[in-house]
Amino acid sequence: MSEPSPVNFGNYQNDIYLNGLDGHLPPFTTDLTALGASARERLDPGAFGYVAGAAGSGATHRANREAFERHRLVPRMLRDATARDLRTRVLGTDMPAPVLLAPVGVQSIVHPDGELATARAAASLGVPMVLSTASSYTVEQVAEANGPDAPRWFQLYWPNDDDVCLSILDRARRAGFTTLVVTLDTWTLAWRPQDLDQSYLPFIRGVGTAIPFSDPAFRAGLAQPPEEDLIAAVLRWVPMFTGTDRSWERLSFLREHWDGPIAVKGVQHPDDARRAVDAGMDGVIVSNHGGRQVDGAAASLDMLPEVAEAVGDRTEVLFDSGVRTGSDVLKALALGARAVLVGRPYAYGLAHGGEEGVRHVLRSLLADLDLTLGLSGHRTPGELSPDSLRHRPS
Ligand SMILES: Cc1cc2nc3c(=O)[nH]c(=O)nc-3n(C[C@H](O)[C@H](O)[C@H](O)COP(=O)(O)O)c2cc1C
Ligand SMILES: O=C(O)C(=O)c1ccccc1
Repeated sequence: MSEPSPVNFGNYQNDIYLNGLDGHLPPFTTDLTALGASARERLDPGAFGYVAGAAGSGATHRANREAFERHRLVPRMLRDATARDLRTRVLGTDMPAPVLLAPVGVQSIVHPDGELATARAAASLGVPMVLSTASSYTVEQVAEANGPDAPRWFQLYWPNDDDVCLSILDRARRAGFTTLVVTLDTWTLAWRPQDLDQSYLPFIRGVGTAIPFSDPAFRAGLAQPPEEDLIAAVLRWVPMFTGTDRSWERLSFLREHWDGPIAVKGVQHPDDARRAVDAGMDGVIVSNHGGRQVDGAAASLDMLPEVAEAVGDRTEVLFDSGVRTGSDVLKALALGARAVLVGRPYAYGLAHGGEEGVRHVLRSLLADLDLTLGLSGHRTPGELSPDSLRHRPS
């Protein structure tokens, strides 16, 4: 069989200019740093605050962007970078570019099609989605929308009831989710003023609980099914997934019961990355949850080089928190990430236009990435290194 050829993501630029000849503009802005402002006008304040919000004073949320601003690319010239190949293999998954959709819970609060729309948009471009445990739709529904050939990973909020945990993992595996992403940094929700000030917490109303509420093992532990006693079901689920007794040793349970690759998400310190490798994890995702958990935590990008240095030759290092543009992706790759995940930008795309909105955001990001890679003098993501960057003079 011949190798599939690389996708020319930069063509989206041509498409937009050519459509302009017929009087058609892009569905909404191509500036992904401006999406939050326009999403604010489309969403009700509770939903907007939930997506845009951060922990505490927002210091870490701002630091994530500031770290990207501080690093600058140093383009190289005359290197024949006209034909690029962005294809990347991460944790056994072939992807057309080093970009995945980060797990974002309760997507139905921004658009009724929620994760189904995201799954369709992701599949149309071959970009892997990471489905959150806090999905508005079940793993089976999302898998169907995503289709038989699309790559998909499952993010686990680790239930502290082992039967429920195993049942959810089994369903995810059967539904074709190949890689497990275990989120470590959100064993309880942080102090989030935007949500607190509006008393806005979707899953307390049973939104974003489709996976546990449809789960036979979870339902078996309820006196009444969730459809009859929502409050009791919520009160059982919330403490179950904000488990309290986790330790590195217990990762062996997941290692034993998941036969595909596992990555831990929310690693910041290089010693934690080492522990993850020692626990048999195949990947670490350097992330501060988009500044939504520890206010005052280091910018995720600033921790990436240390983590890559500590474990980059023993495990695959991925990155998220603050990625908005093609050049941001390049900076994270240069500092040691194999691929990046994006969160809020596609959630805003979903708010703007469902499946089409997510597709527009992804095509914009990938076109920008492709063009900026080439204009910086590179043909493949693997060519980037710390030497591709300089610190902005202060
Ligand atoms: C609205 C929202 C919901 C999120 N839900 C989850 C979740 O269910 N599971 C998880 O591991 N991370 C969750 N995250 C964190 C993202 O996976 C990711 O780490 C973060 O959004 C990356 O930062 P960015 O938004 O700056 O790209 C969520 C983020 C947002 C904005
Ligand atoms: O809001 C979040 O950041 C998040 O991770 C989450 C946690 C639980 C349910 C939904 C989303």
